[in-house]
Amino acid sequence: MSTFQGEVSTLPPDKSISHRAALIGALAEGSTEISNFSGGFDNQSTLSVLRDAGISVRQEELAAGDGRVVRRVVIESSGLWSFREPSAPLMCNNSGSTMRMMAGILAAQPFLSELVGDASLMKRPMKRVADPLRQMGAEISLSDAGTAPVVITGTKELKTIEYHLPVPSAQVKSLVAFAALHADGQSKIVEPIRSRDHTELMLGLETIDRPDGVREIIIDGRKPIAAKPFSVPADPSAACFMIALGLLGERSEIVLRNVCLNPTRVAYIEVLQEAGAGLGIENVRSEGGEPVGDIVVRSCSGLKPLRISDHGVVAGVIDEVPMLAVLSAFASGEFELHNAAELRTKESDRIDALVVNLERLGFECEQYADGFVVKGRPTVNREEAVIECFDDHRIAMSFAIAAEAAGASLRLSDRDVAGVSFPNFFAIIESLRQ
Ligand SMILES: O=C(O)C1=C[C@@H](OP(=O)(O)O)[C@@H](O)[C@H](O)C1
Ligand SMILES: C=C(OP(=O)(O)O)C(=O)O
Repeated sequence: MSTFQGEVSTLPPDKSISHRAALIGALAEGSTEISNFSGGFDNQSTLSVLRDAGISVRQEELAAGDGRVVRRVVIESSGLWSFREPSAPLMCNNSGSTMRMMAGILAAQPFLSELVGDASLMKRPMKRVADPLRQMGAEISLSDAGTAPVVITGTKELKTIEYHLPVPSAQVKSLVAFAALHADGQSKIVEPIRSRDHTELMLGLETIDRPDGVREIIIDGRKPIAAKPFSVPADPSAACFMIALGLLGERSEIVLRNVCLNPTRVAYIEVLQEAGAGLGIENVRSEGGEPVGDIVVRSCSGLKPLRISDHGVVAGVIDEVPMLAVLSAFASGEFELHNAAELRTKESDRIDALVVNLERLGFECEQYADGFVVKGRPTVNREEAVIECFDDHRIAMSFAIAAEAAGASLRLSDRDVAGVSFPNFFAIIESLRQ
């Protein structure tokens, strides 16, 4: 067991907010300044796609007073229809958010465009993108398997929509909202299960919480969006890895500064606290419409096994499941997940990726369509196991944390994939090691 102690002010800027700040900047009239933009590969893909679609994007690295390097991005646009027909397919690399949210914008542009990605992204479902955009009047073609390339014949005459989200997905919600901003009239999105709400907050959209728990989001189309500055807080999904490091480590105490504490992003903190984790939240304040604060984590010896099945909780912890599963397995020998078939549609089939790798480490698992269970660890694998990362940053980082903290001996098939959302992941671990 290793010990990890110290303060972290260099967690990556939030991936979801960075994507949206850039996309909203491209839709706004004027100059949008984004401070603390993420250097993660996924967010850089959004910038390069915007550039390739005719938007002016400048990015510079500035030295912050405390030794950090902060990215400042400036986007210039003349509003909703500032995009230009790209001369080649737009490469979204590993980023599902980039592909899906850009599709919503491109559906409203009067030209032909094509979105492509790396091997992992080309396997992910895009019918959920095509369905609402076809209803709005755009022509969308996909592969026979319902995957990218997403070929879009956009139209300036998109129709308004009332769209009931068939899956709890903030990407689908956002792409419909971005398209609806261009339609002539009012659109409505109906969201039975809550997903992250950064798009609504950043665009200042009207939301109605019905007594039955369903949320409606109202979008008035063809209203000019005024450019405004954005400042991006640290990514709570990245913080989750360092929290697991602190919980699993011996005599560890880590303070994570300026983390986004939006309630739609930090359900995992509640899940961990209910299981007995020593986690504190301090200095909570509001920055740019998002709650932000510091998280204090201390080693925890008696963490109870995590069992996650409620649909709302699953949606709230969707990106943290890999870390929660590995943490629970290492801390208690057990874990259980249901109602989480969505996890099979991420950068990898995360249910399979977790089970394959946990089994390599000697855990006994059983997977089913919408989840899996870890039943114990009858044979602790003391040989050097190789973790297969499946092109998936969260799989790589989850197992890297468990190995560091629990002293397990394992190698990752691909360390660099962490850079998709967390380029300084290994550097932060080193800075905390005692
Ligand atoms: O909107 C977003 O920024 C995201 C939404 C989630 O995807 P889904 O919308 O597919 O659930 C999440 O998994 C992804 O990491 C980021
Ligand atoms: C699912 C994720 O991202 P995306 O869908 O943007 O590739 C993720 O970061 O876990």
